[in-house]
Amino acid sequence: DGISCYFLNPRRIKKIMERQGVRGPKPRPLKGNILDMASLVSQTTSQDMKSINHDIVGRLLPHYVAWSKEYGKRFIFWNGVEPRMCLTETELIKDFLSKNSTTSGRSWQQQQGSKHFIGRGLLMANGKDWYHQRHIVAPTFMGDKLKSYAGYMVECTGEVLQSLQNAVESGQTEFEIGEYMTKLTADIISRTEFNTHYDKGKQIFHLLTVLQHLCAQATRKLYLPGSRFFPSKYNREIKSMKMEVERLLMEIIQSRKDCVEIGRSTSYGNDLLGMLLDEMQKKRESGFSLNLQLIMDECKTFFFAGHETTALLLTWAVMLLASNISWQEKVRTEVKQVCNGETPSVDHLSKLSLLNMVINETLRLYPPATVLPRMALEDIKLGDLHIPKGLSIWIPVLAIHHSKELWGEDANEFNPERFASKSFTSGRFIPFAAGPRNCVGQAFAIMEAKIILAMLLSRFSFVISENYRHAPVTVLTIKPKFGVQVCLKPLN
Ligand code: HEM
Repeated sequence: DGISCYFLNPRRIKKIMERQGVRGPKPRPLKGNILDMASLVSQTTSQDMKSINHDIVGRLLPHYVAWSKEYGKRFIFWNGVEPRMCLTETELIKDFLSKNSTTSGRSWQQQQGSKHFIGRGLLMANGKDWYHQRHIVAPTFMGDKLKSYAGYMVECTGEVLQSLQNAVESGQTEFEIGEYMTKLTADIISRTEFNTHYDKGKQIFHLLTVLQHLCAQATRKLYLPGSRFFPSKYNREIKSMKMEVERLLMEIIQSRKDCVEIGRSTSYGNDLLGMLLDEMQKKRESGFSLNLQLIMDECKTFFFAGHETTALLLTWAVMLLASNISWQEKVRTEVKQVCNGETPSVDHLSKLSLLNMVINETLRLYPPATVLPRMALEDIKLGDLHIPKGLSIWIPVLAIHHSKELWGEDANEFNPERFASKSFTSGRFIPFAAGPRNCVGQAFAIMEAKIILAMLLSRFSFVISENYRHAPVTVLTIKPKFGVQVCLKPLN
């Protein structure tokens, strides 16, 4: 299986795609085009940008720019031994994402690389497993359940704003807002997942962050990712840390189960974990079983998938509002009118349409997930194309969001007004992907972003600091290389 995965299949895939007119840069043995990509990116990102502008595709995806110039809208390249076909035609993207939620999914490489920290939770599952898990998880992010998390968000935001206020009162004026947002979204997901076991949750997630870096470091040492090949020094540390994380998670889950079993309580709790256990119980009654390992993997997955992405959305939104004062004031006025001095409630949120436009425009210019890779798990028909099993479809979200062809001449400008009418066709705005396998936490993330920004705007006014260096970089997500420094002024 390993051999065919690495050597035979790719050659066949290359031939099949060449016959359909899809070509691309010549791959090197094992490394594919990874070195070309790395050297291009290291050139384009070696310096800060000259001004705060959003023309960042050439900087962050220089290989995409070069290859699409040379080979057209569809081209094939090699991420190591994994062949990827770039897909930019919006009709095909829509078609692909709406129809192939079980016939495409995570590659073997992706699953191996994340096995030790998020395991086989929803994000990494494929096919039937994915389908069952999605039906258990999705209800915990919808309707009244979703609304019930708003209180946790308001509480955590209040605490962080208070700490900013205290710092301002003791004389600090400049803040790196990214740090605060990262801490805040981590607090919120810990609180939402584990309400009464909140502190233990924070401890778990701290360990998980360390574990994530260890796994990334271990993979970077090799062109063939996968735990089996990790150097043993990493392997031991990774394994013991994983065990510690799971021991702590099991303690929480067990204590919830005990409470129900001895009859002290009828539900597993009013948090995400409780809802997940309730859903699992319902499914069990209809004959389906979900094991505890999977529950732990889902808990880890929500943290991993939901906290950094949301923190980045917020950090870029603050950067954009701090350098576009007229929009900052417009949104603040809206928040004042709608919330009338109260802390934002779920009912307020749907009325904050300017804020919603700013959030969308932020997600368009700085989509936290810059690319979407999905591997064909079966042969797939896509428009005029035949996609063979084993080929990954690679959707360059960032490039699509900045395309002048799709968005007009001002594609690289911050102009939330473009979201005033809802007529943006799907396929060109895909920060959360689309179709049945889109982001399950999308509504959660938007609710969280609105609450945090509304509360921040009502408490402080802010401008971008002279010390801010505009230097977006991508790893998997788009980050400000040196953070986002803003000067805060309390409002009355
Ligand atoms: C601004 C914030 C967020 C962004 C931009 C974002 C983006 C995305 C994207 C693009 C995907 C699809 C990935 C792919 O198929 O390759 C995804 C999937 C997912 N996201 Fe999010 N996400 C955000 C917040 C969250 C939050 C808050 C949670 C949970 C608390 C979450 C949980 C998930 C999960 C579990 C999946 C996998 C869904 C599946 O495969 O069925 N995300 N997200």
